[in-house]
Order: sequence, then C-alpha cells, then structure tokens
Amino acid sequence: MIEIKEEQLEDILDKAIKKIETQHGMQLLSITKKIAPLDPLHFFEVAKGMKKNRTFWTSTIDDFYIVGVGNAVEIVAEEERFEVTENQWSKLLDEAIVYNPYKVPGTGIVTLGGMAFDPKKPRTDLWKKFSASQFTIPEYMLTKEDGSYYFTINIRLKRDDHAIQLANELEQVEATFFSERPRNTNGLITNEKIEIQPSEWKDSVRQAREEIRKNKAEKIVLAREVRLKFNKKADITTVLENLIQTQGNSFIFALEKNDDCFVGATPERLVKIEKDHLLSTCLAGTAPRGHTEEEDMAISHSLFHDEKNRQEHDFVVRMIKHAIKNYCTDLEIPDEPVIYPLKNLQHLYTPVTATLKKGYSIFDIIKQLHPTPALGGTPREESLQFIRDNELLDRGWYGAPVGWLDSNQNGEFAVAIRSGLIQGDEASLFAGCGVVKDSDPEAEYEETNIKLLPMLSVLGG
Ligand SMILES: C=C(O[C@H]1C=CC=C(C(=O)O)[C@@H]1O)C(=O)O
Ligand SMILES: [Mg+2]
Repeated sequence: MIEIKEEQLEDILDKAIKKIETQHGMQLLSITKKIAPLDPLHFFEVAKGMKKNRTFWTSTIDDFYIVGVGNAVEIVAEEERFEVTENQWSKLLDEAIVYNPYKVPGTGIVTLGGMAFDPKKPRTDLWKKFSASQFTIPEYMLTKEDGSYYFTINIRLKRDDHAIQLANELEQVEATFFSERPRNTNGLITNEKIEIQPSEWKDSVRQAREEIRKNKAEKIVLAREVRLKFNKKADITTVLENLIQTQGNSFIFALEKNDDCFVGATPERLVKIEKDHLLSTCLAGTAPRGHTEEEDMAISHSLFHDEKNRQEHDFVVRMIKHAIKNYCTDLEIPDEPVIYPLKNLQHLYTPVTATLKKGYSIFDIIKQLHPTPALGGTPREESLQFIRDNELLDRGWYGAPVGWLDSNQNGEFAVAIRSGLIQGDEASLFAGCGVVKDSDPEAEYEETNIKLLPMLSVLGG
C-alpha cells in the first residue's frame, strides 16, 4: 500500500494513473477527506438515485456510522470463505494507493459485508442474490466518527483516464450528496403476516429437546420465518431511520443486492477490534420488558436467577472463552452476567475484553467464533447438523456475522439477528431461540414473537 499525503485531488489522480503500466491494467485509488456534517441517512437516500447497491452500518452505542455506495471492488467467496476473503483483501491492500491523512477507524479503504449462516445448507431462491460470503469496497463512503464526517472515494483507474476530468466528476458526486432530496417517509402498512409452519416449528423444538435429553447435544438454536406483504414498496431509508430511533444499544445495518435488502437492528456484537484491543459479547437468555418500572425490575430479577436462561447464557460464555483464548492475552470475562435492556426485551449479557496477539486479524476471530451457541448450539458440529437437517427455513445471512474492517486492522462485526430480507413490497423476518433441556415449545414460540417485534414495528406491522 502506497500512502500519499497533502496533495490536491487532481495531482493524486494524475500520479496514480501514471503508475498503470499496461493498457488493461487497473489501479485502485482511495482518497479520504474531512467534510462538513452530513446526515448518514441523507447520504443513503441520495444514493438511491445513483442506482447502485448501498451498504449501511451504525453502532448506535458509539454514534458511529459507515454508509457505502456502489462497489469499487467486490470480494465474493463460495468456499473457504474466510481464507479467500482475507487473501483477496490483503492483496488488494498491498496494491492500492491510499490517500488518507486521518488515522480514524472506518475511513480509507474499508470493506463491508457479511456471509451466510451455514454455507453447507443448500441455498434457496429466497437468498439467491446473496453469496456464501460477500464483501464490498464501496465507490463512495461516508464515515461519521466522534462527531466528525469523512468522505472516501475508491476508484479503479485505467491508463487512459484523465485526471482533470475525473477530478471534476468526483467533485460533482460529492456535491450531489449534499443536495436536497425530498422524501416520502410514511404510509407503510403490513397487510398480511404469514407465519411459516408454526406448529411444525414447535415440533422441531420438541425434537431438539429430545436430542438434548438423550445427551446428543446440550443446546440447539432453532429459528423460524414470518413472511410479510405490504401495501407498497418498503423504503429502506425510512426503515433504517425508524430502527435508529427505536433500537438503542444496537447495530443497525442494511446490505442491498439489487432489489433485495438485508436489514436488521441487532444487539449482539460478535467482535470489535480497535488497534489490538478486542471486545466481544455473550448475549443469550431472554425475557420481555415490563409495562411498569416495578414489573420490569421483577422480570429482570427473575431472568437473572432463572436456571434455564442462565444455562443458555453460560454455554455462550464458555465457548467464547475457549474459542479466543489462544488468539489473545489479558482475557477478561466477569463471572456473572448483567441485564441488557432493549426496547422490546431484555437479555443476559457478559462482556469479553482482551488484547489480540500480533499476527492475528479480525477474520481469525470471526472464524473461531461463528456460530456461537447463541445462534448454533453446543457442541457446535452436532447442533449445526441438527439445524441443517431439521430447521424449516433457509437462514441465509440471518444469524451470521455482518460488519466492516479497515486497512488499519480496525473493524467490528455483529451477529445478524432481529433482521429480515426486504424484497420490494414483501419481506421475510427471522427469529430464533436457544433450546435447552428445560425448554417449553410454547414459551420458545412466544420468545421468538418478541424478537420479531423490533423489525415488525418499523414495517408497519
Ligand atoms: C437467535 C436469536 O437470539 C439469540 C440471541 C440472544 C438471545 C437468545 C435467546 O435467549 O434464545 C438467542 O440465543 C434471535 O434473536 O433470533
Ligand atoms: Mg432464549
């Protein structure tokens, strides 16, 4: 990676073009500049007119946003996805020319994306636009970090490109993002809500519980699908806006693939890496919120002391500890969880902090962690096999890692739950729950109902 400092757009472009030696050669150039405040949702909305796939990520906890438009480069992998993605990413970084005077996480060359929960489960038509793993380096990107705004352009240059002309075009694109765009934000109504095989789903919970009672597994997470039909095409900007307003303590994302968009507001961080500082979370064990403060406290209290939920949670803590211990030093995990309140429900939550050892990347950690027993089960292979053989849906990207990483080894991935695949005027929502030996199918069904609420409520349901 060549880094350039302190130059004008035209000079930067000119120098990069001159490096291209052959007629068919390409040079990836990344330029980041600080810009005036620009609402990330406005940026996302303006991009709609550009007819390019959009990518949205925010951690509402940190008021951190990345919004990407288009694909300068795409890294797609169907097999050996971690290895393939990491190899292509580091090759791309080696060859890129980067102009980024700011050492701010999420600026410069950044890739955003996600993957399928289980690449061994045959893909159905529902998820046909989503590969086993797909990461994009956007053409245009807005980053909001610590109250500052950065605009990044990633461009693939050819030898016969003209610096002056390109500089003009890029300046116009930047101005477009600041232009007005009227929005029609209201009126989405869910006309039809079709639960996919609810009684068969409860049977599968019973069956998983039997497996567990026969000691074939200790925990198996089973998910179900709800199909929605709306009165009109869902507007993704509005969906994101409503998620941001209603789902604090969450990671809100949208990944567009042509006319399909995978959207969610998940509370579950898989891993965050900033410099060598690693953060992960164990999140499993669920109860509703109370209607009054008193009732809420009483529910928190019983969740905290409930043996079944504590068991669901402890499987996750033990597995995460075991999975990352060889990759880190200074691993710290509290002995007991705390309550993590969300708008519609509350969870048991244990934070994990550590120092990432030299030579390891966020991909190494994701590969170890995915799927945690919050989405797969324990033991991993047995529970995954059960899900593969018995679950009544194609999870697609639901329950899998989604997130971003930059060229300075910073990055963050969440587990894509509380999510749905929006397809024009229809959508599929997904929710799952951890089945253990004392699970009651009816209660698990109710638990998935509350987990569907965050998405249902922003989709006019
Ligand atoms: C699988 C989901 O939630 C997981 C994360 C937190 C709590 C869970 C639970 O209590 O069952 C699940 O393991 C989902 O929301 O679809
Ligand atoms: Mg549960």
